[in-house]
Amino acid sequence: MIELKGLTKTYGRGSKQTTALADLDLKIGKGEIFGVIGHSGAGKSTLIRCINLLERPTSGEVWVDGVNLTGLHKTELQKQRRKIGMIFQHFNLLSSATVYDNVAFPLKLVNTPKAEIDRKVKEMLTLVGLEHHSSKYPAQLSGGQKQRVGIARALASDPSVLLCDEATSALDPQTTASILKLLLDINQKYNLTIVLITHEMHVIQSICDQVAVIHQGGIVEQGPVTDVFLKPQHAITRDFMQRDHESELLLEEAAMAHAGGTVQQDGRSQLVKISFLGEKTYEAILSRTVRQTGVDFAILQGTISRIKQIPYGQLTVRFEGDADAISRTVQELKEQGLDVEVLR
Ligand SMILES: Nc1ncnc2c1ncn2[C@@H]1O[C@H](COP(=O)(O)OP(=O)(O)OP(=O)(O)O)[C@@H](O)[C@H]1O
Repeated sequence: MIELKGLTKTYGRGSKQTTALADLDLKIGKGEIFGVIGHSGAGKSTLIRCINLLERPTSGEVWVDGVNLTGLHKTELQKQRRKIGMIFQHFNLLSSATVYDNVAFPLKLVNTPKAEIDRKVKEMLTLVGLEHHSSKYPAQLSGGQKQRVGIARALASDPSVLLCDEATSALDPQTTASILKLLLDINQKYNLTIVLITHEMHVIQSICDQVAVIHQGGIVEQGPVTDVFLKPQHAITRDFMQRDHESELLLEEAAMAHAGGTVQQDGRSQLVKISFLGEKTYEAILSRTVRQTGVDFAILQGTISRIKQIPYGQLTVRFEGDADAISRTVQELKEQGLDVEVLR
């Protein structure tokens, strides 16, 4: 539904030239919540602004709903752009207009009949929970409420795509959670495709189906969030996953402290990372398995959380026991559908 083909964007000229996007390809499916994560300067804003041609790519094509936007003339492009809503980090509301008029603005621009505007604005304000704030001005609203106005305005034209440019970066954690929940509800209610850019992994974890990691203007890793989250391949992705450096250090300490490493060499101790996904998170697979194989284990690190609505767990444990029994344990856990990575 969205396809970027060989997208390149350079700013400036000569020695001052910066390549923000370098021959980037990306496909985003209908109804997906697709997150793009990257560090500052990676090219996220340029990428999202190229999808509605707020930024003109230097070369490459942008396809949305089967239409090559890069090949369109101005009036036709304006028409196609109405299918693509956008919300911004700093909301971009008209400060001199009421909440109602902010949401009505894109509809007035295309001469929508007054009664239709009224119906649509009321519907959108109810959707975002601001039906009782329609005569207020942006300055009288909290950050979360301002973003809700932004969402209502973006959805007023019935778009098929919503672009979110760091939409929660200016908000506190609780407000961020409520805006993300609203985006998820909207995605499910209207089957709206949502593309969001962020530098925060927890945003991706909360609502995205798919994620792409952008670095120096290119995609370095991409896939379902469950895959990328549990088994990050690229160093940049792993960097985003290192949520807790302190616990990594503790893990290192715990591994080192165990008999100075000598037990490891004769195969009586092994450090493994076990990942559980979905219903398996709640099953007693580990305890059942070690009871059968006679292996002991110490838990060195653990997380249980959710990726979107899917529960997952990740445990780092040290198995102790006979070398054969340990390898049988690892094998058995894999056969039970767990992901087991032998660390050392
Ligand atoms: N208008 C511009 N003129 C010149 N260079 C630009 C312009 N906009 C972006 N760049 C450069 O392009 C590169 C990518 O910038 P971009 O804003 O897309 O990255 P980003 O990942 O969104 O970063 P941030 O998270 O800091 O917003 C950077 O090197 C940036 O300095």
